[in-house]
Order: sequence, then structure tokens, then C-alpha cells
Amino acid sequence: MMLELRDVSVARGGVPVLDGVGLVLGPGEAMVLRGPNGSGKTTLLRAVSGLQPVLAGEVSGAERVAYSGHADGLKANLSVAENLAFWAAAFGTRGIEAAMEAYALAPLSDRWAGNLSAGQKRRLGLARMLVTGRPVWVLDEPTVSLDAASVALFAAAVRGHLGAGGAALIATHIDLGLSEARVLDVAAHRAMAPLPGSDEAFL
Ligand SMILES: Nc1ncnc2c1ncn2[C@@H]1O[C@H](COP(=O)(O)OP(=O)(O)OP(=O)(O)O)[C@@H](O)[C@H]1O
Repeated sequence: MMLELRDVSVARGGVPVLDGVGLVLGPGEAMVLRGPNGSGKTTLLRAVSGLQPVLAGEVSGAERVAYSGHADGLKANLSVAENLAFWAAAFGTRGIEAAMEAYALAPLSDRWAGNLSAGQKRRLGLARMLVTGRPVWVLDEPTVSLDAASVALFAAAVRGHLGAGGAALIATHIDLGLSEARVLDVAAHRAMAPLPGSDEAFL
């Protein structure tokens, strides 16, 4: 088992958004999170990654997670290669070549990250996953700003990661072409809102 959620509830801004979420990801397995805007995917992924506490339930494997959120977390005044080298050092891994190659970053190697286009920044942010050495990738809308060719690079990187025994949990609104991924629709776990007119003063 790489990642397991048991009966997890999460809240955002003090308001419960999801209840009773359970999932298990083993080596080589991927799961896609679906659900309408505001349904709680980001909140759940942050809790899975240990960035916020769960309201109830348990998460096992958060220490194995590399998280990629909406912000790319780039160092604007470092080059592309320097950003990857920085993260490799931070995670205690070696070598950035595989990450550079997976996202076709070699031609951009010496460019400042701050000067990259939105899609190029996203490619660099996703390449970071490869240098973390972490086996569980948790990715929140990874394909925002990516063109079709870059989406294909991303899908190939995820496939390679799964093939090497890793796992991935991905919130996305688009079809990534990862037919092997299971799907979890978080709408089924929406936390129960109080019914209109059920103010306890009237009960
Ligand atoms: N800082 C905050 N304080 C209060 N409520 C918040 C805060 N951030 C998000 N929310 C609310 O929490 C709910 C869940 O948001 P979340 O970002 O997890 O949804 P999502 O499924 O990822 O949405 P999307 O598909 O639009 O990215 C939404 O109703 C959102 O408005």
C-alpha cells in the first residue's frame, strides 16, 4: 500500500466539504478525482499531502507524497536547471537529466524561471515531481496552461512513474488518456449541509 484514506472528512475555512472518503492506492496505481468546481478536490489533496489536518478519519502514506498544487513554487531568479537542482538537493536526490528530458526542458535550461511562459512554468513545476524521488504523486489540476503536446508529456511521465512502482492521485477536469486510472467522484462525498429552515431554534 502506498496511500490509504479511511473515512476521511475535510473542511475548508471551518466549513466541512467532504465526508467519508476512502481509497487505497498500491504501487503502479493511479486514481483521478472528479467533481464540480468547489466540491472539495483541492481541499482533499491538501489534506492527503499533510498541508492541512483532516477533520476526521485517517491518512496513511502522507510522508510518501510529492504534492503539486495550483502554484508552481518556482524560484523566479533561478534558471530552469537551477530550480530542478535546488529541489533535488532539498529532497536529497541526485540528477535532473531525466526530469529535463521528460518535459523537453533542455532548450530552456538556462532561462530564468520567472521569464517562462505559463505552460513552460507548469512543465517545470511538473518536472519537479521527478526529482523529489517520492513514490506518491498528488497533483491538483496538473494540465492547466499545457498544450496538447505537453499534456502528452505529462501523461507519459505519469505512466513511467506508475511503471516504476509509483502511484498517483490526480484532480483534473480533462481526459488525460490514462485509461488505467480509477475514478473517484467526490460529489458522492459532499458533506451534508444543514437543511434550509432547520435552524435548531425551531426544532
Ligand atoms: N480559504 C477558504 N476559506 C473558506 N472557504 C474556502 C477557502 N478556500 C476554498 N473554500 C471553499 O471550499 C470549497 C472547496 O474548495 P476546493 O478548492 O477544495 O474545491 P475544488 O473541488 O478543488 O474546486 P475546483 O474544481 O474549482 O478547483 C469551495 O466551496 C470553496 O469556495
